[in-house]
This record gives sequence, C-alpha cells and structure tokens, in this order.
Amino acid sequence: MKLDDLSYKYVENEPFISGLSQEVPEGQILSIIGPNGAGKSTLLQLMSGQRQPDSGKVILDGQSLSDLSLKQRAQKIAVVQQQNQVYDRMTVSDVVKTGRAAYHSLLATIPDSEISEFLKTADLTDLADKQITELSGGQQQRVWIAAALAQEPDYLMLDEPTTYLDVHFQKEIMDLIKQLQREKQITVIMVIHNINTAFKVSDQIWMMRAGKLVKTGTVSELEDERLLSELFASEMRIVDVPDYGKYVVDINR
Ligand SMILES: Nc1ncnc2c1ncn2[C@@H]1O[C@H](COP(=O)(O)OP(=O)(O)OP(=O)(O)O)[C@@H](O)[C@H]1O
Repeated sequence: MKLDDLSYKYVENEPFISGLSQEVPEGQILSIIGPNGAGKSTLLQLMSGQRQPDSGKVILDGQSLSDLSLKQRAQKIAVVQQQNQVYDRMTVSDVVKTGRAAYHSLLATIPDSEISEFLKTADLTDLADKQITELSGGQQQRVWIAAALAQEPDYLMLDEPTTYLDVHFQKEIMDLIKQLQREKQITVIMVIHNINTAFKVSDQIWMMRAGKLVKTGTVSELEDERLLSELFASEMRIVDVPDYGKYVVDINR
C-alpha cells in the first residue's frame, strides 16, 4: 500500500492533512502514535477507505482504493473500530459471519463451517452460540477481530484496539494480533496511545502530529528521548526495566 499525495480537510480552506506520501511497510506491524488530535484516526480512515481524500490516492496492488467496490475493498482491508456497535440477539457466530459478507450475497446462507477456523483462531469456539452482549469487553474485542479475520484481508487495521480493556486483556489482544500477523503474514496497522505497547508489539512506527508524519522508522530508530519529548511536548525518558527492556516514562512535573 502506498499513500500518494493525500490531502484531507474537515474545515473549508483549512487542509488538515496536506500532501502526505508514504509507503506502508508490508507484512509487518505498523503503529501510528502521537498526541491527541494528531490525525491518527483520520489517517487510518483514509487508509481503510472509510474516508475519501480530497486529493491524492491510496494505492493498493497498483489500483486506487477509491476504484474498488465495497466487496473488493472488504476482501483486502478489514477494520476493527475503537467502539463497535453491539447488537442485541446477535450471537458470536452471527457477528463473525458478517465478516464473510465480502464473499457472499446473503448473510443468512453462510454455513457455520466457513467461520469455524476464525472462531478457533480467536479462541471463541466455546462461545460461538453466546449472545455478544453477554461477553466481557476483552471477549467482545476478540469477536470483532475474528470477524475482521473472516474477511481474509491483506491488511488488518485497528483503531485503539485495547482502549477499554484492563492490562490482562490488553496483553491478550496484543498477543493475538502478533500471532495473527505471524501466522497469516498480513500487514497490521494500528493506532495506539500507549507508547510502550506500540514499541513492544510493532516493527515500524509512524509518529504523527498536527496532520503530518513527523518521523517514520523501526522501533529502535524511534526509541529516542528527544524525538518522543518533541512529539508529545512533554519530557520523556527511556529507562531500562529488568526482564522487560526499554520503557518510556513521562517525567513531566
Ligand atoms: N468529524 C470531524 N469533524 C471535524 N473535525 C474533526 C472530525 N474528526 C476529527 N476532527 C479533528 O481532526 C483532528 C484529528 O482528529 P483525529 O481523531 O484523527 O486525531 P487522533 O490523533 O486520532 O486523536 P486522538 O488521539 O484524540 O484519538 C482533530 O483536531 C479533530 O478535532
């Protein structure tokens, strides 16, 4: 995937993203980090086709994303939103089947056998017939990830996948994402607030501020106190934690 001269505005005559070009590292985990309002979600939505750029293109396999039909797009890109609408009376299986809609004309005729693999990967087999509203936040997040996987995408995009989860479930979801990336060789693109989580799980990082990519590179290239302090306008230090490694702390007084 390539971002070619993307521009996007929320307010007339005030471009928020302007002339942004960047190559997406394929088959890796990429995290977009930056302060509130930096444009991380906006950029992810442009990359997933949920938002159309005012000018420029997102190029996928030589084609502009905007030239693909909804179904073609859904076979290439799956998105896990920050907040998902939870429908009463939908079982885990029903939700995961929605991910197969990219390959069928009718949801009602999708066989259970088609989703068993995705339920298994997300460790949901035993919960398949439960109502989604009966599940914990962490379990629900696994259901959305399974539905995204059922699209068999090349790109899995997640906006803050662990926001409402406690530390235990945060780790569980991140481990699942890492496992999926390894097993399926997909490209994972995430917006993550927690810098340490981003550094721990990612191969590549994009640092974003005020609608611009201020720095891109590997985790080791961007684990830099000065860069982080500038990005977040706050004094950041990197400390060494035994049995963990580098850990970023904010020492703002
Ligand atoms: N629907 C909208 N209408 C108008 N302005 C918007 C809209 N959505 C976002 N913005 C503005 O665009 C800018 C970028 O927002 P975006 O949500 O992409 O940032 P973000 O980096 O994801 O932020 P956060 O970390 O707070 O989630 C912000 O200034 C925001 O106020």
